[in-house]
Amino acid sequence: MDALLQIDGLHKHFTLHMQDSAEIPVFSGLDFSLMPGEAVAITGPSGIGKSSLLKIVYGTYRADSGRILVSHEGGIVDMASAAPRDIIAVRRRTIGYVSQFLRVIPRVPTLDIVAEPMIERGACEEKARERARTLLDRLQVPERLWPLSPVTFSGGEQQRVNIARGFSAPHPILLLDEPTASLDAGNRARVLELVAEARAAGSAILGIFHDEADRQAACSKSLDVQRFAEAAHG
Ligand SMILES: Nc1ncnc2c1ncn2[C@@H]1O[C@H](COP(=O)(O)OP(=O)(O)OP(=O)(O)O)[C@@H](O)[C@H]1O
Repeated sequence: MDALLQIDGLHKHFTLHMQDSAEIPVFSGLDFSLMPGEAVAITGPSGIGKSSLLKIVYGTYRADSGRILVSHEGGIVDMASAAPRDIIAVRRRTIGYVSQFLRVIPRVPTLDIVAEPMIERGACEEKARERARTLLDRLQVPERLWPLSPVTFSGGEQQRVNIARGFSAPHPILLLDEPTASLDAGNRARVLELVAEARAAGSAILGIFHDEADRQAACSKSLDVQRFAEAAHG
């Protein structure tokens, strides 16, 4: 497989068990591939399934059918059928994910939150902390906040900590869910720089960018999920 990620015939619906088992179709027959160094924007109207697609690729949501083949450490893992321990291994080494919101763990300092993915991958603590400091500094998270848990941080501060964590360890595939939302122009530009650096280092990006200019700046291609959503709605 030349692609880092290849999706074949993906089908997904949700069943709302608490609401008379109402069925929510999301996509049908979604095929897609992502090559090294490529940056692809997922596009389509609100509620069409963009975030769901990222969560399916990351193994958070299960697909109903189809394959999600990921090139992982010289082999291939199908995220649609992988065992939980394989999903964890792929997340550690191959797929990074910057969600819309930081999952805040009380009492864990910001610096450790950012350094953790690098330490998990075997970096020495001092090097990991050094890179964490550089990223937090670049994203203008004030140094006085680094020893504190982000529990009390503003939305924009938490998002920047989340981005620093997401970009700390190099991942062949990076999934970005609206990484520039709620940031000011300067910080949006810094995030776009990090995206460009990750691409230049060979990572492939699959992302959702609410802002058209950010999308154009970050991505070379787009994946419009609307027609796969229409196929699911019949
Ligand atoms: N965990 C879930 N359980 C049930 N339905 C869900 C779940 N997650 C998403 N959905 C539904 O799937 C559809 C797609 O949602 P999703 O969040 O993927 O859309 P989106 O394109 O990312 O939207 P937006 O641009 O507004 O963020 C929506 O109808 C949503 O209600």
